[in-house]
Amino acid sequence: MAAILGVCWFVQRQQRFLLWLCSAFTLTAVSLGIRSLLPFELLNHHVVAVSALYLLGAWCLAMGFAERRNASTHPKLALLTSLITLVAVFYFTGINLYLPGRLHAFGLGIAVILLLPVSDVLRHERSKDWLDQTLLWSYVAYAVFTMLRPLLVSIFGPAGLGDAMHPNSAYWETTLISVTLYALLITVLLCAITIRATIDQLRDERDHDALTQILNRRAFHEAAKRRLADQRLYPMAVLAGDIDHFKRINDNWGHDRGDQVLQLVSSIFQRHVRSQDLVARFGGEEFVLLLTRIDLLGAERLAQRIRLELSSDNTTLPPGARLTISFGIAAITAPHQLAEALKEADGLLYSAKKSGRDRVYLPDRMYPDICFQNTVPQDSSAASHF
Ligand SMILES: Nc1nc2c(ncn2[C@@H]2O[C@H](COP(=O)(O)OP(=O)(O)OP(=O)(O)O)[C@@H](O)[C@H]2O)c(=O)[nH]1
Repeated sequence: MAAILGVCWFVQRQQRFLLWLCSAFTLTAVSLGIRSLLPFELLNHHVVAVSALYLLGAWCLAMGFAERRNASTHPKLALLTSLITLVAVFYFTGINLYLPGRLHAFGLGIAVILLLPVSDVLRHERSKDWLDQTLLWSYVAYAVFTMLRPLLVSIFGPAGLGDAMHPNSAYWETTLISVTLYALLITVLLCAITIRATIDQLRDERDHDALTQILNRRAFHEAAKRRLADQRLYPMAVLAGDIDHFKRINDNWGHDRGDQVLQLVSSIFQRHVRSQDLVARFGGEEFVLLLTRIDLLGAERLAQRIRLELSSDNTTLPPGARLTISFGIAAITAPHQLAEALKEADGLLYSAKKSGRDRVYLPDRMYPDICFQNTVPQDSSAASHF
């Protein structure tokens, strides 16, 4: 199971809690292995070391649990608890041989270490996800059971805790079964959580443009279908925008600067739209917006605002250069009109480019807006002025 969690961590490196859990399982398995294989007399000589390994495994389990939910394991308290537990184990083994005392102290120590992050987690718990909830409550149940195990065995075990060092004792069998079942349960839960996180990540990468993090063409069409099916969102408008002379920006100031411009444009788009609207990069310097509950004039006003904000930006290009963008807008009043509207907006965008750029074109009425003189230098030699 430690190996399975190790593989899960290898797949999802950013999920560091998997590495903590892998270490927890390894340490627990090693200490249980030593405990199973060492003869009774030898075990008594090494019981403090074996207990220390087991406590370290418990702390790794707590770390994994805490890390996943940004809680603290309170390391100083954990260390203090471990030291007190080890002193008690030593006392009940080497000074005053009393097995029940040793087992109670050990169970209590492990439970306290496991429960240290729980109050933090409960205070900040927001997730309603059933996998997360099962993980949380099975962890708490395991910690409580670890504390109560010696007591339960002393009450219900046929020989109480008297034969607890015997490999076939009720105490030892309960320990092995509970640890194995719990490890199995959290391995299955964590595998499910990791698989789901991987799928979410792949879906996110599939749907979003890597540079700007906005929707790509495929995801735009998928999301647009859902918007178009909702009658409450009409009328809609499609807005096709294309940065003017973008090639010159790349040529004059390099590809990185071009990338920054693309990021700036997409962030301005996202700032101006509403939650139901869609913003997508269709490729290169071409963007498409689906605006909901808006008529053509409203869409035009929005496009003009974006155009003016972009042209007044002085954070991305060197002083003296101005960023401009052209738009074509088309209306949508019924679900089947998307493809047609995209074509129309694209045609209007082309006309806007042809007639001088830095303007917004609508169907029927062409707006020869104030056409500012484009100040992006015409050739790469101009870059030396900046
Ligand atoms: N930096 C950067 N450049 C890109 C990216 N994708 C495409 N390009 C560049 O965008 C430029 C697009 O150039 P054109 O299609 O000629 O368009 P333009 O120069 O904006 O001219 P108009 O659209 O007519 O105003 C090309 O030089 C592409 O190499 C990208 O992700 N990052």
